[in-house]
Amino acid sequence: MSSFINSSYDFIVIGGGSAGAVIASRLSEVSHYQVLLIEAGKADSNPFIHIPFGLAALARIKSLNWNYQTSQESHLANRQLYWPRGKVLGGSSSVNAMCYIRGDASDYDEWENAGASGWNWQSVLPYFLKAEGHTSRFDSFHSNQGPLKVTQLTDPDPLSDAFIQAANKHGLATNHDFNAEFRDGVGIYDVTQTNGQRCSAAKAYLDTAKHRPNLTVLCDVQVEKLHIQDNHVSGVYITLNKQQTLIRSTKEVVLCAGAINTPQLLMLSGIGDEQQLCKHNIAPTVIKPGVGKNLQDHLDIMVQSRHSSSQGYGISLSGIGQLIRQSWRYYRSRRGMLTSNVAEAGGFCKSDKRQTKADLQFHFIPAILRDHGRQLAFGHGASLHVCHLYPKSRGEIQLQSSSIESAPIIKANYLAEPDDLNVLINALKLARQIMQTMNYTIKGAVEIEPGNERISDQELESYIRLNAQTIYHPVGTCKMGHDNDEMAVVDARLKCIGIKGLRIADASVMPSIVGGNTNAPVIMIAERAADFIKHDWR
Ligand SMILES: Cc1cc2nc3c(=O)[nH]c(=O)nc-3n(C[C@H](O)[C@H](O)[C@H](O)COP(=O)(O)OP(=O)(O)OC[C@H]3O[C@@H](n4cnc5c(N)ncnc54)[C@H](O)[C@@H]3O)c2cc1C
Repeated sequence: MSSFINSSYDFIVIGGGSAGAVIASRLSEVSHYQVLLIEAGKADSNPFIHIPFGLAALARIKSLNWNYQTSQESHLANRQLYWPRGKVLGGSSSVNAMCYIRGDASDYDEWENAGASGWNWQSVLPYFLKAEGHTSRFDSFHSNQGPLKVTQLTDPDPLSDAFIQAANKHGLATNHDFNAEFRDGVGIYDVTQTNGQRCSAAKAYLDTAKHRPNLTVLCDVQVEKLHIQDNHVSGVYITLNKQQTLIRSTKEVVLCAGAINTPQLLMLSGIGDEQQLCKHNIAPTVIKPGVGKNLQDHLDIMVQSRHSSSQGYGISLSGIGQLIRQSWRYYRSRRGMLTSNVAEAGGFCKSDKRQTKADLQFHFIPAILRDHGRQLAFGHGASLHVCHLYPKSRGEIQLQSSSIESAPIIKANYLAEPDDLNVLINALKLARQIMQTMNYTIKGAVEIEPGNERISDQELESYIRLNAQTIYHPVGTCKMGHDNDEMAVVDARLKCIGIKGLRIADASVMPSIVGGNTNAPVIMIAERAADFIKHDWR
């Protein structure tokens, strides 16, 4: 990794997150390419990133996060929802919950049907395998060769097993591998970890690549705008030593700033919806009405119980004793509680029998969680999250101003479609039944959320509107599609339509949200993008 900055590079990758880390690493495998990776956040030196259980503290470390808020959500009692996003090398993969999930095979077939030619399941599976380095699974669905280390959790809490047994009693079978032929059922999640430590995209892809002389990684520097000349992106503007500086690209700029910042940067550079650009006096370069539109996310609701026993993870005298003992164990053997990704167990099922595939996902946490972990919660208990995987509602990213300094406006528009509410009400009822069954087996367990006073559909609806939160999977704001689809922003080779020299590869290019967590799918997209680029510049 060179720290000296040249005035031009073959490739400039914007954003060192799940996608950007992969692309910078893969492109720098070609020794005659000069590659620059620019990341707005700092290097990933904070130990809470690397110790998996540090996740419990990460939510309170503001400096590693963009700390976004949505606008007032009109279908969620006008609440502004907290949207964390990693602002650090590794991006959101450095602050996420490490669950390794690909989604359903049919999700990708639907991408292809929606215009993303060549992105069906059979075409994307080889790229999941190229990325994956599983420590214990090796079959037609898994590889042990890739840089992204995936493992089975070594020491999940017994409460996670209690959740699985309770869900079994409600007809959800145990699934030992959600990333094989069948996604349905409940079980312990595989996690992106190596030797008891988080395996972020930065750890997986940049640890080895950073020693290459042809890769420069620039942290703590925000790209402000793309340089566009004659309908060709040929550089980026950054501030170095308090001076705006143009760094040129001789081949391509690859935009990997994530589902919120990628459309923001495009619009600031004059690529976007005409009205948005005019509103902020930005001269339009390419009119692209789809930029920032098609925003999709998984909305989540939670059932929570408090226990008089000290099972699970909790803030109490016995909990502190456990933490001390477990820290020593982790230090000696990289085992035990500190390897937990907190959201240890979960699974997939249908919200009602008429669904063609599982449209709900559970995340079980053997602890009481408040406000995304930003508030300390004393005592012991458990939280069962359930989210809707295929919402019909669509939101939008807009500009707040013409400056990179202003956070973009996030209009998630959750529950705009009434069907989305009905699914979540069914989801909440099922989650509650599972938790009640589990609570019978635990000393002094009582439901605290939604609580005994909320029983009827109307009361559950109100609970959802007042309490639903993101489970952190925004996608779709620069969707991939046919050249003739007015709302498509990139084509099937991830080239920005209507302008040369620019590719986009991150969560923003998904035509529709996948039925599961989004880190592995983004890494798959990035692996494929790197292959496209290498092929096109052979
Ligand atoms: C709290 C949380 C928990 C999650 N849990 C899971 C999970 O358990 N499993 C899972 O699969 N997924 C999970 N996700 C989702 C998953 O991590 C993301 O979908 C994925 O990381 C997105 O990848 P990306 O490359 O699109 O964006 P990011 O990884 O967010 O990367 C974008 C990068 O671009 C940088 N950037 C932005 N603007 C600029 C600019 N102007 N100049 C330079 N750099 C810029 C950012 O700082 C960031 O590093 C979670 C996400 C969060 C936030």
